[in-house]
Amino acid sequence: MSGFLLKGVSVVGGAPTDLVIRDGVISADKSGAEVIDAAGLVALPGLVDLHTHLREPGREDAETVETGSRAAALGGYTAVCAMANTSPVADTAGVVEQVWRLGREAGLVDVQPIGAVTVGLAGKQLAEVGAMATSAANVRIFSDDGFCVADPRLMRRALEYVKAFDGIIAQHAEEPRLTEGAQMHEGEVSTRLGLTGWPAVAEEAIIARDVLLAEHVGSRLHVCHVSTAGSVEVLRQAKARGVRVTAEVTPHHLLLTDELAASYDPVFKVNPPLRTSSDVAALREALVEGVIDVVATDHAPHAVEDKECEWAYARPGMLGLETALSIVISVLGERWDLIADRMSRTPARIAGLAGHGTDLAVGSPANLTLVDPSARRVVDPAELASRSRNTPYSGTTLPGRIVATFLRGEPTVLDGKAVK
Ligand SMILES: NC(=O)N[C@@H](CC(=O)O)C(=O)O
Repeated sequence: MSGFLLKGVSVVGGAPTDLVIRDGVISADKSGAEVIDAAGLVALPGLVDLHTHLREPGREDAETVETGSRAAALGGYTAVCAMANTSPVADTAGVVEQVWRLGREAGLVDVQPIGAVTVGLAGKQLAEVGAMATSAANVRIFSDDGFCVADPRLMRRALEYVKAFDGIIAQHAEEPRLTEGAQMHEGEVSTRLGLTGWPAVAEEAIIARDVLLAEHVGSRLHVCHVSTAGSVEVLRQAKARGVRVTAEVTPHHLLLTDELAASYDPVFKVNPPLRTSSDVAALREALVEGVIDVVATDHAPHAVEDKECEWAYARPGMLGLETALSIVISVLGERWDLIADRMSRTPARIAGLAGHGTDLAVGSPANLTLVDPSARRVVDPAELASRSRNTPYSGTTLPGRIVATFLRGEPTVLDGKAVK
């Protein structure tokens, strides 16, 4: 027996066909392959996440590269970009190589480390960007995510520095002077609840500044977790002018609103905060139009003691990898080509991940996921592969189920279960 034959599968929503996976690639040779009845199932190029927090090194009680990789595979991902806000921070060649090596050892998804922009994410001096770029981890995206690169001179320097190798600065857009003590979106609900607000303009002002800086330098900017209608307008104008900017939206910002903070349940505390229903509508439209390029999870696992406490003391962040595709299906419907584009092809292209996000044609690397769109599941935090439990969807019924995921032809998930 060698390889797999996905019988009657719909490739990205197309008419039923047979797809053979053999020797790491999509093949035309059906002989001796193990047959998987894939009638009614949809094959997508393996999902690619530009924004994952894996917490290793430093907070292995919340997630490890291995547990996060397993969560990713179960969510249909074949590659994830690991954020730099670990402990120690991924601001040296040594740390990014460690994360990259742990990813290879786990062998469940390709783990591409993101490097910090500034030493210790402190926003004072540039990190060893060149050393990380030329390390074995081959870092191309740099981000202080969790913190904004607030100093405009440093942001300009960073953009200039990465231009030499066509790298990207991924900005966490949050003007810190406008969000001191902020607990949730600034608006009607924050006033009612008496919680300090995080105004939309704190995000929009940084994006406006940074698209101008990126235009001035001629460098590539990526905007993390866009959350407001105003940000969409800034991006729309910048793209129309030809600025080299890309942007992501999280599944939760496409679905959830600030009204959920009224529960005072910290599972809904996230940075940037959940916004209003008109922001949600603008983000959905922008994603469909392509003003927002990709869906990225901002998977942010947190230990119980950091989440199950008073709202003000809870860490911001929610799990994302194991529910992202279901949320996107519930938001966009079964628009498979659009989903493949926003969750696989475009993020793979932005991150420069060769072999990911490619068409499932004969000869292509077999990085793919198999989805049952007719399945429904009730989210049970206890069943998640992530080491943390902070999903906002506990008890919610979601559409779609990942049946199998293949990384270079090897199954990482079969029958909805992790293979290792
Ligand atoms: N997105 C989040 O709410 N949390 C992120 C960092 C951050 O952006 O604050 C985390 O690392 O937990």
